[in-house]
Amino acid sequence: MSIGARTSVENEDLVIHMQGVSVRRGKTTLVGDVDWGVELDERWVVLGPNGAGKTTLLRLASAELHPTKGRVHLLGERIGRTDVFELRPRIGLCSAALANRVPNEEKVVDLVVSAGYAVLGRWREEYDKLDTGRAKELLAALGIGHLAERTFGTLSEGERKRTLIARALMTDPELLLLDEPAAGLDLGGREDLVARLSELALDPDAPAMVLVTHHVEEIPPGFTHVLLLRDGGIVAQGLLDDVLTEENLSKTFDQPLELQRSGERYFARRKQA
Ligand SMILES: Nc1ncnc2c1ncn2[C@@H]1O[C@H](COP(=O)(O)OP(=O)(O)OP(=O)(O)O)[C@@H](O)[C@H]1O
Repeated sequence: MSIGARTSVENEDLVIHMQGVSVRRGKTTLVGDVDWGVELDERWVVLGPNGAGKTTLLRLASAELHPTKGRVHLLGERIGRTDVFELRPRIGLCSAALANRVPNEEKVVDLVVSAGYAVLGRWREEYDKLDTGRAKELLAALGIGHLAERTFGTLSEGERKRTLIARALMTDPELLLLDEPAAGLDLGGREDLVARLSELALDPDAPAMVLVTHHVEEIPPGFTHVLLLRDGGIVAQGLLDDVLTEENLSKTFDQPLELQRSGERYFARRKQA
């Protein structure tokens, strides 16, 4: 039994509500028996080792995947009983899988604007001036306003990540999902992204957020909750301050870990013998 699970009846205030959710492929359980609820003003980190099931959980939360068992409600809509094409524009998603599908020649501002059409590569559409203005504002807020006219293929990894976050925010989503946004970034790039995500997390008008990561160092200040995942099951979940402990982290990564907190940031390493 995980700590702090919201197992109660359907709650319409929850942006994500999973009840007894499992995803199986053949004999393999990708995630098993998950109970999880995310409220509109919460910012969650999903933390766990490679293969723990984090991406699977995020694919459930983005209506990309149906559970094998259990119930998933997103923004009050039951998956399996709602039109996912209407639901998806209300959810902003930033993932490596999405980045890989962007054509290199796509112009940055067009990539952001086209989010409203929930398609990639349809940049020849006549976009409204208002949409283009909003896209440029979002790029500027993420510190890459000067790259609006560049093509995606010419951007650095960090610039690509920020472009995709701007794109995910373009539809003014009620839920923002970030799958390993700092993966592949150098130290400066990571720190810059963590600072931008922290600003977003602390903005009361920002959507509910879920950030998937392997590293406690990537948790932006302002994030409120954590879900620790291992082998497809929840080790613990709840308020970051209560749940992100050495004991829980060691259980999650299956080795003795030392956890330090410095201000609002976390650092971890293996315990010295
Ligand atoms: N179609 C599938 N059939 C069988 N096993 C699968 C399938 N898809 C994923 N898996 C397995 O399910 C587990 C969870 O995968 P998932 O991608 O959700 O993990 P993750 O925590 O995101 O991993 P990483 O941090 O390495 O990206 C992994 O062990 C993976 O090999």
